[in-house]
Formats: sequence, structure tokens, C-alpha cells
Amino acid sequence: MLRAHEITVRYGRRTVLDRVSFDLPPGQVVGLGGPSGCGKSTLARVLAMMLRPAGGALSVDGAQVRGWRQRAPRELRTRVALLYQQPRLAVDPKLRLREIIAEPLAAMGRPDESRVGALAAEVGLTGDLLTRRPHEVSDGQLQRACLARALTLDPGYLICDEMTTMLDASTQAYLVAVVNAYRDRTGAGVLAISHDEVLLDRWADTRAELTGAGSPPGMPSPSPAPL
Ligand SMILES: Nc1ncnc2c1ncn2[C@@H]1O[C@H](COP(=O)(O)OP(=O)(O)OP(=O)(O)O)[C@@H](O)[C@H]1O
Repeated sequence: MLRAHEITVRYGRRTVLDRVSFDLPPGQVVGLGGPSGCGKSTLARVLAMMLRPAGGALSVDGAQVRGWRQRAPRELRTRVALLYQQPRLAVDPKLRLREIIAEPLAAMGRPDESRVGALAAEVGLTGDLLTRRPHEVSDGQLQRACLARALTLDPGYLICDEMTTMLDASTQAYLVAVVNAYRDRTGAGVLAISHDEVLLDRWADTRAELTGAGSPPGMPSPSPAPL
């Protein structure tokens, strides 16, 4: 379980998350909605240990997170992967797609070309694309590379923050199918953040709503509401 307990985040004097609790169980797709600006991406960054909250606690499979960003222990950091809406902001523009996918393995000192090739095939990237740099591929192709990179170290939890919002319907369907296949194979928990109610209805096993810092403490809670 990826468990956030009473998380509070402030930007300056503004409280964006006010004692928000949220559980992401393994093996499930939890769909998170809520109005623009209510703090969904902020919660995603806390869950991925990329943003230190002002208050509250985060645990990964029972292990308490005590360091954030680079100070988070690698074995915890690599349990959670985050995919952003805008792949161009998430990659080094100088790297070729093959190097982007290989980044987590390189950081671990475990280069593995065949693993990179297998991941590229899994997300539908052909070999010729792997030698290109981000400005030479489409947003959809770059997001495929970002998904492959996110899956490289077999995360137990995958956070998809508007992963497919910028993409055409067929790329969206393909990437969702890749994530679902990964979940089925590994039992990973998936947090799907989206404004797209149709997508969430189709994709999520359970739904949660974040209503903003004015909402009661403890929101959101993944509700077992039927879809
Ligand atoms: N680094 C930052 N510094 C200051 N304010 C920020 C920062 N990041 C986000 N905010 C503000 O915090 C609030 C929550 O932002 P966040 O991106 O988490 O919301 P969101 O629910 O994901 O929105 P959207 O659905 O539009 O993507 C917004 O009002 C936003 O302007």
C-alpha cells in the first residue's frame, strides 16, 4: 500500500492540501478527479517523494518515508514512478529516446540494452525512433518513452498525472492498455489523475475526489463506489 496520512502542503502562505489522506492499494487503478487547481498534481508529487509536505506522513508498503527528493532512500524512491502530462518537460532534450528509457538503469549502474529494447517494444516504439532526440519525435512517441522509463525498474506504484491528456485517442488507448497489462502482470497499484470522466470511468477500479483545501480533513478517500 502507498499510504499518505494527513498530508499538508503549503505554497508560501497558501495551503493547497490540508490534512489529506489517501491510500493507493496494490493491484488497483484508482481514478483521482477534482477541479483544476485543487492539488491533484501536488498530491502526486508528494506520493512520488518529489515534494516534501509541511505535515503528515507517507509510507510505502509499510516503510515510512523520512527523506524527500534525492534524500529519499533509493529503494523507496524506485518503488513509485510518476508520469507527467507534458513529456517534454520531463526529459533531457539532449538525450536520445534510448538513453531516456535507460536513465534509471544507468543511475543504478546497471546498463541493460536488451531490457531497454524490450521496454521500447512494450510501449510500441520502433527501433528507428530510439536513436532520435525529443525534438525529432511527436508528443505521443515521447510519452511512450517516458512510460517505458517509468516501468524500467518495475515500480510497485505508478502515478499517471494526466498522462494522456495531450495525446490523440489511439495513443491514449495504447498507453492505458500498456499500463493495464503492467498492472495485471506485476500487481502494481496505479493512480490515474485526469479531468476526463469518460477515461476514468473506463479505466479506474475505484474513484476518489480531491475538492481542495477547503474540503474536510481526510479527503480524498478512495471510495468503493460502483462505476
Ligand atoms: N510550485 C508552486 N508554487 C506555488 N503555487 C503552486 C505551485 N504548484 C502549484 N501551485 C498552486 O497550487 C494549486 C494546486 O496546484 P496543482 O497543480 O496541484 O493542482 P491540480 O489539481 O493538479 O490542477 P490541474 O487539474 O489544473 O492540473 C494551484 O492553485 C497552483 O496554482
